[in-house]
Amino acid sequence: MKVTVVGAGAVGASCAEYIAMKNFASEVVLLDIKEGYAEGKAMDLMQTASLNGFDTKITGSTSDYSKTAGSDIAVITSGIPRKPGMTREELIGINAGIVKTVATSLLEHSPNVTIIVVSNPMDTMTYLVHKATGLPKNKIIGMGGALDSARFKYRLAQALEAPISDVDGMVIGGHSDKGMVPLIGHATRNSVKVSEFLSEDKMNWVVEETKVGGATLTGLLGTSAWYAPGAAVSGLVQAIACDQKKMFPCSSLLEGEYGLNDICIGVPVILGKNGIEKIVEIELSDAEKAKMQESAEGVKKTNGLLDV
Ligand SMILES: NC(=O)C1=CN([C@@H]2O[C@H](COP(=O)(O)OP(=O)(O)OC[C@H]3O[C@@H](n4cnc5c(N)ncnc54)[C@H](O)[C@@H]3O)[C@@H](O)[C@H]2O)C=CC1
Ligand SMILES: O=C([O-])CC(=O)C(=O)O
Repeated sequence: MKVTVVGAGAVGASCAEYIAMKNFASEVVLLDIKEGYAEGKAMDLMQTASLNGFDTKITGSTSDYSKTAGSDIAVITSGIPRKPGMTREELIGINAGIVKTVATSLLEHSPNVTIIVVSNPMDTMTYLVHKATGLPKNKIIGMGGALDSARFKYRLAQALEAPISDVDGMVIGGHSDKGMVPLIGHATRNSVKVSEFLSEDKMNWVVEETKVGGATLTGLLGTSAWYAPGAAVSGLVQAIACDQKKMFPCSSLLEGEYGLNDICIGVPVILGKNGIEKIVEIELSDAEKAKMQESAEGVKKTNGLLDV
């Protein structure tokens, strides 16, 4: 199993590290445009192999896509991150050009690749990869909901004063400060709805903190987060590489599901060796449906800025 990670920055390196630590891939190629940078990150990571006990071979490449040839899965993390006070949508001007070039270069050397899009604004970048590559829709996956759901569970555990392993919950919708739809009505503590334990105010706090999860970290760090993003990507890569049939909310091209068309947005999907093997349509309340609709309008507005 060969995995390429384009962009050897904070998120790309974290992805490579978590993938290697899980020891399921034979090879990870890191690629960046900064001369020597991906090679340096790869060498540093390889020097953790004997310490951390993995056999995955990590190599680096400066802009040489022939090194990525025959990749089964490629992760696109190249592009700029936001700074405090910015929205993810503001990154489109620079990141769209980068993501389009990277996706077409990947495909030239790996025609059967499955692409996981991370660069922001992620839902729009995922849509752009569809338009730019023409790959079948099961092979293009946007990572956002897996991360947002992890942040949702973190806040749920805090509010419940419970261990994270006790809680379950999912975030669908667009990966944006306003567009996320944390499904608080479906969230549980050991199969019991969290509304049995939490006041309306506490549940609202959980929802609002989840939605601004990325912005909160950007404010604290001066750039956006990388540990949880890298871990979330590694979970998606592993589900595909190991044909796990695991369910994650991912940005997926919709053709009528959830009443939406011609849009990539976060919905629950089953990930296995064929990428997105199924889009799962869950029953939403009227309020949740309205939030999903509003979220989709936001994503479509950003898609409208693309030159496709
Ligand atoms: N979808 C999600 O949940 C998340 C998305 N992100 C997004 O991921 C992206 C990367 O974030 P960071 O790693 O923190 O940024 P970073 O600045 O640390 O790394 C980005 C890397 O991309 C490289 N790059 C730029 N143009 C390139 C090209 N044409 N080809 C190859 N490499 C190129 C840069 O040299 C840099 O090393 C940002 O757009 C950020 O907003 C970050 C966290 C979570
Ligand atoms: O907040 C950002 O800009 C990066 C990101 O998508 C996240 O961490 O959720």
